[in-house]
Amino acid sequence: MHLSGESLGTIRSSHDWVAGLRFFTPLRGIPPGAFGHTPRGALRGPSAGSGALAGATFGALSRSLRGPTVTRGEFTTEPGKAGDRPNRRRYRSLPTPALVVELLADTPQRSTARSLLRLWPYVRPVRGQVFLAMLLAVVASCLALVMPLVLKWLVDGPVSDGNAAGVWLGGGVLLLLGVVEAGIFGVRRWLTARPLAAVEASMRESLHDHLLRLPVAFHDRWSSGQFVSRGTTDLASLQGFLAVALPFLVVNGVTLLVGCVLLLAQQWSLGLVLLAPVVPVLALCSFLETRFALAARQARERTADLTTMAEESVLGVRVVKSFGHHRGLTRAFRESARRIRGTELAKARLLAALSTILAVLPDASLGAVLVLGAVRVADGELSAGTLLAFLAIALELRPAVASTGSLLAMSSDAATAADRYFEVMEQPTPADDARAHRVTVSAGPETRAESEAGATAAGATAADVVFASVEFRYPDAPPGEPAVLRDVSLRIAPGETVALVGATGSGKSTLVALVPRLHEPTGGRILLDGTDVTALTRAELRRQVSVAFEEPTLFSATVAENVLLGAEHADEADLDRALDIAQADGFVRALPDGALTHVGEQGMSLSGGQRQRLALARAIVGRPRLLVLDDPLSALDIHTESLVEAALRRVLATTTALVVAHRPSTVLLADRVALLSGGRITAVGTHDDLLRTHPEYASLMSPVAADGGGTR
Ligand SMILES: Nc1ncnc2c1ncn2[C@@H]1O[C@H](COP(=O)(O)OP(=O)(O)OP(=O)(O)O)[C@@H](O)[C@H]1O
Repeated sequence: MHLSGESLGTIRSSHDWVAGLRFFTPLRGIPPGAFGHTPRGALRGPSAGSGALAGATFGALSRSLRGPTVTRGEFTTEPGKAGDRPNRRRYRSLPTPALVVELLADTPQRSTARSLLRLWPYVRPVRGQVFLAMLLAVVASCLALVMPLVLKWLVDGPVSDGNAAGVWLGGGVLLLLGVVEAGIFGVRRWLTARPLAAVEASMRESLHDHLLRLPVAFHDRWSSGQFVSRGTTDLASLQGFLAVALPFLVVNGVTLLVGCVLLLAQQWSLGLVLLAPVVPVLALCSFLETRFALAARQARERTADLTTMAEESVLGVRVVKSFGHHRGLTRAFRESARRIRGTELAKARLLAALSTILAVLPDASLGAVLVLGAVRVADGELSAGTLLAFLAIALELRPAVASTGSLLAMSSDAATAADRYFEVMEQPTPADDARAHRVTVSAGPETRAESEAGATAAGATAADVVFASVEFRYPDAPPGEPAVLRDVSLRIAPGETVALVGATGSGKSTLVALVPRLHEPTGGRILLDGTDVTALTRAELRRQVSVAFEEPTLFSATVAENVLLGAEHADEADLDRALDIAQADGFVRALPDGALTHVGEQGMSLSGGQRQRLALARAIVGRPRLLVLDDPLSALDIHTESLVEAALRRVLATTTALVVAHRPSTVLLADRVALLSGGRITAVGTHDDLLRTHPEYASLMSPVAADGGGTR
């Protein structure tokens, strides 16, 4: 298969957004298309949420793919662009054959027709054009069947009578029929091209939209290659089915039916001889089609695995090169490619058997008809014109029979693609429209006092956050393993900044990820101003909470677009303010197009520290009521870090914040520190108090521990 540059652009875009899911999944809520895609040279606000940008970008790319850019042939990739650099996506474990077996076992056994019928909701809007195109194709095929009858009239009439005018008339009618048939086929193609491309584009957009809505836990389990192959090759296969296999199966069916009636009407005994192989052919086709469907499914899963492997190799090329791991990866890739070749060969063998059956048995019966017909013409029982017409009709039907093998194979492939597509589409997305209900939480006198103080200091804008006996266990955690978080209770008063400190792997990132609902707590509740966050719609939550993750994910967009993802109504002044606080204004100004410079795939044209500052700017640009920062300054040098911290203090004074911190300098941004240990908050206090009273905290904050004790 050849993928055009545009197709690959779509794949890259898809990678970007899927890779950045942790950033924007919980913050979705703006319908795709709402984002004013900022053109170069014209920054405009308001802008919309990241999901909208994802939808708009992907939608545009998807629409640009409506043309027939995916064709059969070899798989090529366009040369890397300047500025494209490997990204630092988290490694997923390589897919195993066991996964393939599991997927195959999980696939519900549906007939090809039932699988393909599921496409109806997408085809429905263009059903008029599709049915009209099919009707035209049927008419064109029937016209082709009329030609032998004109031929019969020509041979038995004007030719045998020596009527020159009749011969000219017959020839003219045949020519006219041929031209009309060709014209109708041309119109049919023109009629279907646009609506079917729209079907593919809308399916691709729906898939992408659904992927962004699926919970992060789902993305943790599925490899990216599965999504890429479902969004590209599977959809191309479905488009091929709708554009070619479906109309021609219908046309062939009608042609064969009409042809059989004509054959039986011409000469029923010869007709029966010709139709004798129908039953065994149908039985053999059904048998082979079932096997082909299984091989098609296996081929698709293996191709998806290969895509994941190729993606990981390319994204991790620095590690591969640094560790000289390319031989090992090449071996694994070769093995995976060999498995695909095996499956493709199995498919080819089945298709060859199908095609042979569909060619040999009908040809054998045609040969028998020819001999029997010739004998009957010689005996004077049959006119030469009738035999000629009979054979001409039979030969007209031959391509319809012969092509049915490939069309069935295409349909089987498309049914597999449809199953794989709906496998993702049927994954439930978290309910988002829960009615917010207020939950009253009793706060102790001390926290209430703090709360009032915070409200005074920060005004009405800062949020009140409570973690109430929060428990969390990852869905794929082995049974019996203790939950990552157990009975975590903490209150952050409005305007207060709390630093979350704990050893590596203690669950800090997991805890902060629960706030924007990347994961749902398996026990307890998180309350925002007394309301359980699970009762807030994601759009509401997005308006109030902003997050900067440890891994600063940027998208293939401009600096401005990346930063403005963090706010619906932010304008240029907000952008400047956010860049200024994050100490990003200097380097952004130095970029070729300033804030309108494209940062490349996953922002890899920037340094780690620059990406981190843009991620911080994105978190603060919308002036959130609750700011969640997961070790946001880890990639900065000491000088830049202190400048960012000084500016950040101004922001923290007006908002509630939860900051994961590994270094004393970051901890000092906070009013209080919470120590996370063994899945629980084991101590809360000021930095100085905890240093004095809590040995574990003191050890975590000491340079010795940072060097050798497993903490930073
Ligand atoms: N997606 C996941 N599925 C299963 N387990 C996970 C997943 N993500 C993290 N974990 C496990 O949860 C635990 C807590 O991880 P987490 O990333 O929250 O720690 P952390 O305190 O933020 O670590 P660090 O300071 O190194 O960033 C770890 O044992 C980790 O292996």
